[in-house]
Amino acid sequence: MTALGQAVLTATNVSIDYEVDPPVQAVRGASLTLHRGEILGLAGESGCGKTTLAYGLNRLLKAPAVMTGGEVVFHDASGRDVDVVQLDGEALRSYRWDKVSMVFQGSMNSLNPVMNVRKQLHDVFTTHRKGMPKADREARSAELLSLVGVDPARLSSFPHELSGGMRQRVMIAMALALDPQVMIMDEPTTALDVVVQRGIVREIMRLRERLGFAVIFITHDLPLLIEISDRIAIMLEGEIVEQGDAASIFRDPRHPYTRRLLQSFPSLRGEGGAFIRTGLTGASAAVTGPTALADGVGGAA
Ligand SMILES: Nc1ncnc2c1ncn2[C@@H]1O[C@H](COP(=O)(O)OP(=O)(O)OP(=O)(O)O)[C@@H](O)[C@H]1O
Repeated sequence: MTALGQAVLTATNVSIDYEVDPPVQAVRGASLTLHRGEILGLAGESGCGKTTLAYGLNRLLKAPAVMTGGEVVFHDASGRDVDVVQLDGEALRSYRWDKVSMVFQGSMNSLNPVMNVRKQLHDVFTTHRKGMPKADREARSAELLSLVGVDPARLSSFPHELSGGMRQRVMIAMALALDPQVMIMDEPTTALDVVVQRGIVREIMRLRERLGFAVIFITHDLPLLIEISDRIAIMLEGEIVEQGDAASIFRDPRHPYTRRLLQSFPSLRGEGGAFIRTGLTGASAAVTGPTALADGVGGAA
């Protein structure tokens, strides 16, 4: 296994309930560690609590959701440990976009339809980087679009003038705007067709290599996760039942549920059961074989 960086985010025994009648224990004693620069895949079937946990990590829970227990600590690059559960006011606002940003499920539809892309990107800076000169906002906005593979001429476009894939790239650009140390991506490509999906996943890998942020990548698409993640956490009914490096999860799954999940994706195994992986991330040198993303594994779900 490759050497892991320092921890950047640690969750310990996190429990989250929806206080409805009857109450739903959506997350139960979940613990995970995200290391600097790594991609941690969070997999599990629909309703197992992935999104709820992600919202908890980013302090985005709203009633009736309540974090009933546990600890979330952000280990800032400055060396300071931040108790995320206790944050409020300005500190919470800055944590949420500056330190840890999130790309939401279906977020490409959350761009404001009556504002062009320029205004929406500039707004991030007018809110979070007060005093940033307009020329710098413009330059940074154009740079961000280029980073995610969108022509900066699109700054003048309105959301309806962009394809779904482009809109999602714009959302990723917004999440990158303040140079976060962690990006939480909740099914960032699920609503897109497979070819566009692959393009965007490649882009995320490339950006991660270049900018060095860590990613929690949430999806029920285990083949995709095995391909792109350094480590994987498997969630079942609110609990993280297994966590390990991607190759071990694939080769030697410990939990019966992980085995069942793997078996439900026969496309994961090439001839002779070889572990198929593209090497997109440059992680896990142990893995060779045909390119899974190119062969359609990434779009198998
Ligand atoms: N607002 C809510 N009120 C009550 N229960 C909720 C609410 N939101 C989610 N839940 C329940 O919490 C559990 C976890 O849901 P969550 O959306 O976190 O799962 P998920 O793994 O992200 O699913 P998906 O992949 O479908 O998004 C589910 O049982 C869900 O029905």
